[in-house]
Amino acid sequence: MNQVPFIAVEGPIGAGKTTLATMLAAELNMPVLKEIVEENPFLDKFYQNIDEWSFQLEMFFLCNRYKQLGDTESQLIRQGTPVVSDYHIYKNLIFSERTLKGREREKYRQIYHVLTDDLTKPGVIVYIKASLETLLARIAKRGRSFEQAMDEAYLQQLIEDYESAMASLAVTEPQTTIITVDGDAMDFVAEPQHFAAIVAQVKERIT
Ligand SMILES: Nc1ncnc2c1ncn2[C@@H]1O[C@H](COP(=O)(O)OP(=O)(O)OP(=O)(O)O)[C@@H](O)[C@H]1O
Ligand SMILES: Nc1nc(=O)c2ncn([C@H]3C[C@H](O)[C@@H](CO)O3)c2[nH]1
Repeated sequence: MNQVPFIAVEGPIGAGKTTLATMLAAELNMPVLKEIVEENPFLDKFYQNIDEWSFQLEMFFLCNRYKQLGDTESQLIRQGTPVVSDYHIYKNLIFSERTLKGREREKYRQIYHVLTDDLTKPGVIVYIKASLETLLARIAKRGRSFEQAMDEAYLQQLIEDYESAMASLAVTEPQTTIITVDGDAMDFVAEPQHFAAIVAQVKERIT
């Protein structure tokens, strides 16, 4: 992996990425990089009409993440500071391949590669996989109003898209370690030993 540890927590919507990334950062004494959600002007509209708003939303996420990761690279990673992030830039492709169509999808793909190919990527991905039932329960518990009308088929599709994406990353980027956490069976919030097991796996890859 990279000399300076860079860990991304990934998984479908509501899997617990921000929760686990925050816990890992505290445990490993690293800064945490979090996605900004509340200031996103398109999410609300997107969930009401995906076809109408997907290009604006995907571009917004891409530009924000590009800026945030560029700053992280220059201000932290290149200065020798390890980082835990609650996302990996690759999620832009996972979502956009599902939400965009035709020429917009093709244009987005090109822009994605231009912006991100030379970014420093995480050496470790902690991938939280979870069932539709678990994700729906967590999304309901968190209670963001714009997510409550989310189509179950969209979420189920994303679960499958994440599975394929992680399997293909394992082949195309064998230098990246993927640690898979069973989010249905492992409750890292309520069970300290479950969290400790995840920490042990991460430590093994970064030391
Ligand atoms: N292991 C867990 N057990 C129970 N509740 C959890 C667990 N992990 C997260 N939660 C709760 O589930 C909700 C979603 O968690 P969180 O916001 O961390 O998910 P996320 O993957 O970052 O979501 P998003 O994809 O929207 O960014 C929160 O209310 C959080 O407190
Ligand atoms: N379409 C789309 N593309 C993305 O890159 C993306 N990243 C996150 N999200 C959605 C999931 C949560 O509702 C909310 C917070 O993660 O934003 C996304 N939606």
